[in-house]
Amino acid sequence: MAVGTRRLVAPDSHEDDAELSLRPLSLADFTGQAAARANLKVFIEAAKARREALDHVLFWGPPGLGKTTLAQIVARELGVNFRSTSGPVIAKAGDLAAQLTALEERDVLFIDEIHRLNPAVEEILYPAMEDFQLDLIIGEGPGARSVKIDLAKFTLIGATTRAGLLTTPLRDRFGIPIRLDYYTAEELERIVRRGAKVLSITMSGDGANEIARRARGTPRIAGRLLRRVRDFAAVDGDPEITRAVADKALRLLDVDGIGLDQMDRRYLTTIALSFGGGPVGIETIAAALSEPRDAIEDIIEPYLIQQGFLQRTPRGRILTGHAFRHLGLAEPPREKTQFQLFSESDGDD
Ligand SMILES: Nc1ncnc2c1ncn2[C@@H]1O[C@H](COP(=O)(O)OP(=O)(O)OP(=O)(O)O)[C@@H](O)[C@H]1O
Ligand SMILES: [Mg+2]
Repeated sequence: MAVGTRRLVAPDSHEDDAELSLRPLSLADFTGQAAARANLKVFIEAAKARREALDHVLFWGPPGLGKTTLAQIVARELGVNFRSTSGPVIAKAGDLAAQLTALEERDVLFIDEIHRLNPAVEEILYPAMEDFQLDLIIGEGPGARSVKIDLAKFTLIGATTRAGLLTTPLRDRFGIPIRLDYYTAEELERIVRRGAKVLSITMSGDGANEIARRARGTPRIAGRLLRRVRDFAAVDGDPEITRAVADKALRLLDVDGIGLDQMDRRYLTTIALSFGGGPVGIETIAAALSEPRDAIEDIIEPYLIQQGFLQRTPRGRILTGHAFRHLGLAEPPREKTQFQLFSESDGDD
């Protein structure tokens, strides 16, 4: 994924050891997502008290907000095994069957990118989730027969950046759907402070605040910026990361005052200058930026929409006045009525 590999602030899922070391290990240690945490705590305690498997959980939301982290925490808090796989990796129904039959009572099976399961594989998940049974067809042609295999009562935890791409029957089988949202600057500040402690970095309160404000609402980015800022501070011989030290490093990394990076600005500038602020369709934008549509929709747009820079309408993407002001560009005159009429709906995706 081009957007993911090139960008420093890309919230893609590549993990290095440093990122793993920043990963919280318990619900109590997990900052932010208060509603999700409170609900999970109740459901986990109830399941444990009944000695039953937790109902199936679906985590959805933009990359880097903690879906994988929470899945691991759920298994740890339940005191069960955590098995992990991902949608694109499960090629055949048999691969999933092998994973499912290996599960013990109440284990967690985590399927990342669950929206990318192939349909034949998804079919065998339905009875597995609902009745803890596998329906397998053995053989081919007239000699084929179907066999049922009982499975241990397990918990499926699915994660996806795009709940909209899940089929309805699959989505309906998750008893606990949990949406993760971008973190507030205060929450990210706590995450940065904790990260600094884990990595033994000397940092002032305003230094943590500066990194948090510019982390695009995303813990993964906060962790990454923290480590890059530490590198700059080390090379410059700064003993402490203050706001000024952080600011200087973040400027050099091309992360602007509100955390947008080069790619975000290129996206906004393209719509502003090449398409008069929109409306413009996603395919047209993808072609103009030479970036895959998926990456634009998964990584770039959600934050810009949340920040009020962008609207998705049935006629295409439209930049807001806020975006023009941020770019320091004049907003072209537009007939407002139509776009306001449609701006609530989800647009051309
Ligand atoms: N609430 C949190 N507190 C502290 N650190 C966090 C929190 N959430 C996530 N992180 C950090 O951010 C990193 C990314 O989190 P995680 O891998 O769980 O995101 P994700 O939602 O699964 O992303 P993706 O969609 O790319 O798979 C983790 O390694 C962890 O260090
Ligand atoms: Mg993940």
